[in-house]
Amino acid sequence: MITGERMAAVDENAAALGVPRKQLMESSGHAVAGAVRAVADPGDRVVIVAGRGNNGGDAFVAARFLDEYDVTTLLLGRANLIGTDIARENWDALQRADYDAREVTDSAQFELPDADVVVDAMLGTGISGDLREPAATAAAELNEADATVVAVDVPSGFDADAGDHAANGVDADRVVTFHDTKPGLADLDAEVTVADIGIPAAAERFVGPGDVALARPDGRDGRIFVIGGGPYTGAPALAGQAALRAGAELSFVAAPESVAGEIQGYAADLIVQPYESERLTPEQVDGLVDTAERHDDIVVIGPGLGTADETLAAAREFLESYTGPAVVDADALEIVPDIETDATLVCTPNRRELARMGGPDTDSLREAVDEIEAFAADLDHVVLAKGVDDVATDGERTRISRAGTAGMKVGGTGDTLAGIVAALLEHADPLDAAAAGAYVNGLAGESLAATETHGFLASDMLTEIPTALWDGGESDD
Ligand SMILES: NC(=O)C1=CN([C@@H]2O[C@H](COP(=O)(O)OP(=O)(O)OC[C@H]3O[C@@H](n4cnc5c(N)ncnc54)[C@H](O)[C@@H]3O)[C@@H](O)[C@H]2O)[C@@H](O)CC1
Ligand SMILES: [K+]
Repeated sequence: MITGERMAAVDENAAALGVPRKQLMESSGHAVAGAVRAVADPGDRVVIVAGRGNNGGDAFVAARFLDEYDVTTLLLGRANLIGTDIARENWDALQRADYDAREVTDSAQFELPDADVVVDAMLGTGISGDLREPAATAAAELNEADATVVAVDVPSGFDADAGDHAANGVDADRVVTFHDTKPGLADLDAEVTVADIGIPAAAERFVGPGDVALARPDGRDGRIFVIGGGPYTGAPALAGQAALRAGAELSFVAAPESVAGEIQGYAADLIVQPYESERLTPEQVDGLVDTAERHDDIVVIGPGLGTADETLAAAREFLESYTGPAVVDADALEIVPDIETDATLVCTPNRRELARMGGPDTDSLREAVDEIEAFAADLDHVVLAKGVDDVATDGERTRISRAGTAGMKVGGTGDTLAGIVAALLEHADPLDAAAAGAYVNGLAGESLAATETHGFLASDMLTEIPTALWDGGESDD
């Protein structure tokens, strides 16, 4: 099962792997033609009703594979308003090759010709809400017609993310959906087939630009609350700054007053909130939980906290009473396996921390993917295991990020990662945030390595994060 939103991400990843959308559209159209052939008799009249998105584009391709039938293609709207280049190219091909393909520019004039089979290619996964004109009139006619209705991908009006159906959507007899079934299709009174359109498995398995697009914030939003510092001061500062670079609006750092000034000294952009102590202790917990929950903060707990018994006890108490989202990193990780919490955690262990938590101890995370997935399932939290390849898993779904460079072995790159993931958690689901965060952090390192071959620092990566997040993930397709 895949949502329409995730499908768009996987398709962008496929393009980055060298399988562009136009190729997928060709396969989709071929599959649609197969579904038509399954219900039509030779010489039957087939009417394609197409919209101006890629759903329509799939059907323009299908028309070329249906020469043995009497096919008419109706485009709802003007051809110059076709939304994508690939759909337009396939429309143009129909025109040049003399297919019967016409524009319907006035919904009042829409009249469905007599047909044995109607292909519903008005709207696919790009829809929101009830059908607007001219699709609404066309859908009503399709639903009245005495023809077999074959829907492309989803019946027009169907929300492939939520599985809901617009009140005025198309009632299809058959649905040919692409790559994987969509939520809610099984509940329809229609025969659904899934067509393999040649998306490489790697487009789902490996994190790519589509994952970044899915997790990317639109603008500035979110308050990050880093609980860190004590024996170390750089780590919480890096995490807080990375979150700002990844779109967070405000980054707070709660730290012992003995080091608060030092942390503030690293970055004017952080809001440092000192507490009276040398290190984190259970006494601070109620206040920290209250602050985080009152402001709907996204917490990063761990960077630079150290491993004093009372600090770990405090981290434990914090996570046991906090109920929001949190990235758990560094010293705070070892307590996670024995706590009960209602918080939504993304745990970001490196090799040593993963082993200490009870996960596999290995140099090749990629070879241990199944074990890491089982470990996350057991833990019941998202795990982002950091290594040469990073593995993000929620125990059921697993993605591997291959981005990054050897220079990132330097200290501090895990702190930037924690901050990026926290910022993405504001809008993205925890697994999506973890996967995209790992990739963006890796791209930031790669872009720095392009100019500073040796000896770059995690703090130098901070300025690379925005490009990695907003431009670096784009494919050329
Ligand atoms: N993502 C993928 O991997 C692939 C997608 N393909 C096809 O592309 C489709 C998605 O294409 P698009 O994203 O272009 O979206 P659609 O073809 O679903 O159309 C989106 C258009 O519909 C309009 N629209 C949205 N809500 C509406 C409403 N309530 N009433 C009337 N019009 C409305 C929007 O203005 C937008 O221009 C898929 O369903 C599938 O058929 C295939 O070509 C192959 C691969
Ligand atoms: K459709």
